[in-house]
Amino acid sequence: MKVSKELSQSRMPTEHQPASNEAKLPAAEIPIEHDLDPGASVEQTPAGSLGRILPEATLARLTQYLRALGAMQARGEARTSSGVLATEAGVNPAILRKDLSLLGSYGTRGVGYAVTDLVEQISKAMGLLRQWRVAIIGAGNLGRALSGYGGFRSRGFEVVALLDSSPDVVGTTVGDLQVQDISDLDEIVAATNANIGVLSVPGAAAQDLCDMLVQCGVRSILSFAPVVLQVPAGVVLRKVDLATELQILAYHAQNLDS
Ligand SMILES: NC(=O)c1ccc[n+]([C@@H]2O[C@H](COP(=O)([O-])OP(=O)(O)OC[C@H]3O[C@@H](n4cnc5c(N)ncnc54)[C@H](O)[C@@H]3O)[C@@H](O)[C@H]2O)c1
Repeated sequence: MKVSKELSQSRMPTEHQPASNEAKLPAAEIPIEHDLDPGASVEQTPAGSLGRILPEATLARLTQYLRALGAMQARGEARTSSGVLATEAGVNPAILRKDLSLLGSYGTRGVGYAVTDLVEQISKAMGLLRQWRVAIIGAGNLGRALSGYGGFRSRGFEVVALLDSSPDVVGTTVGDLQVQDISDLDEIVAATNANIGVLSVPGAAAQDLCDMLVQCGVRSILSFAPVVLQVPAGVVLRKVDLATELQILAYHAQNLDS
C-alpha cells in the first residue's frame, strides 16, 4: 500500500470544507447555506443533486421523513399530508413544510404529497439513488457488528469489504465477508468500487488509515474512532462519537432533574 505523505500537507483542519476552499471546489460542493433552525448544528455538508447545501438539521429530518414514508408505503398509502407526515416523523409541520420546500416540493393544497414521489425526491436530494459501497476498516467488536447490520443494505449501503491488520483476524469470516488484509486496501477498493470508508479502529491508527482511504480515492469517510481526523479538500468526513452523545444526554438529564 503506497500512501503519499503529501496528503498530510494538504489536509484541512476541520471535518468539513471551509469557505476559503470554495473557489477550488466543484460548483456542486460550494457551501452556500447554514442551518435554518435556531440552536441547531451549523456544520456544512457538500451539496447533493440539488446543487446546494442542505442544513445538517434538515438532512437529519429528511431521514426521519423517509422512514415515515417507508412505513406509509408498507401500509399501501399513496398520499399523505404535511400534518400526517410531520406527526409520524415526530416533527413540527411548519418545519417539515420548510424542509420539503428546500427540495422544491410544496405539495398540493387539499391533496398533499404523493408518497412515492416524495420518497424519490428526498432520496435523490440525499444521494440515496446512487449505489454506495462500504469498506469497513477494523474487524473488531464494532466492525463486525456494523458489517452484519441489515439496516445498511435495506437503505442502499452495501458492505463490500471488511479489512484488518491483525493476523488473528484476517482470513476469518463475518457473515458473507472474509476479513481482508489492510495492506491490500488499494486493490480491494479498486476491485469493489468502494466509495465509503468506515473506520472502526483504535484512535491511534485512525489518521493513517484515513489517509490511506483518501489515497485510494475514497471521498466519503465515517469514523468511529474517538480522535480528531483531518482530511484534504474534496473529502467528506463524518464522525460518530457515542461517548459525546452520552455526555450530552447526561447534561439534559441533569437539567430535567433540577
Ligand atoms: N465497540 C463499541 O461499542 C464502540 C463504540 C463507539 C466507538 N468505538 C470505537 O470504535 C473503534 C473500534 O472499537 P472496537 O471495540 O471494535 O475495537 P476492537 O479492538 O475490538 O477492534 C479494533 C480492530 O481494529 C484493528 N486494527 C488496529 N489497527 C489497525 C490498522 N492499522 N489497520 C487495520 N485494522 C487495524 C484491530 O486489529 C481490531 O481488530 C475504537 O476507536 C473505539 O473507541 C467502539
